[in-house]
Amino acid sequence: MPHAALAHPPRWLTNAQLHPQPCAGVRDWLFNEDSLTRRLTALSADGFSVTPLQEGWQRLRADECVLLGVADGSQGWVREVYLRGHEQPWVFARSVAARSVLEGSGLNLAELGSRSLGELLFSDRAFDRGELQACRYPAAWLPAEVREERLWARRSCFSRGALGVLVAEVFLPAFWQAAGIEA
Ligand SMILES: C=C(O[C@@H]1C=C(C(=O)O)C=C[C@H]1O)C(=O)O
Repeated sequence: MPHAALAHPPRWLTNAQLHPQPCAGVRDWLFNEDSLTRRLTALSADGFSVTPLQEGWQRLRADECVLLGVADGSQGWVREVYLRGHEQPWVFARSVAARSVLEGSGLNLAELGSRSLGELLFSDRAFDRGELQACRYPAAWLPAEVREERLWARRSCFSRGALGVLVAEVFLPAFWQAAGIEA
């Protein structure tokens, strides 16, 4: 989804920077470092699936370029998916990596399809996960059918040498309902 130029780009904050703190249930899902795929698989009693929405080379957003350490306006591979529980979209996820380091890295995100990126990132012990950050996600960056203001999102960067894969996950209202948490 081409990025909408925002008047106020999101402020991504660490757990320690987040004030006021959200409730314990929300904080656990925002900052737990286990694979979200594994946790959603458990929560859905194996009713988990991944639906690619759009993938391809795009101009990365300013906050993505800053985190990945590439020049503003750099090209990168963008993968946007729904993580579903019992076919319901529970999480909108956007994963990006800069073209300059992805090409030649041996990591082929285009081949993933409906397999979880997490299975790849957590199975390859060469990837290190950076610190998790959270924000209220800009509604303009969401697909129209799930667009809402102030949805909780988190992001972290999985690094392997010079390669960084920035994964952002936006928790949708249907997820909080399934988890029994008032977000
Ligand atoms: C990083 C993970 O991979 C998940 C899978 C994704 C995908 O397939 O595009 C995107 C976001 C992640 O939640 C994980 O499971 O923790």
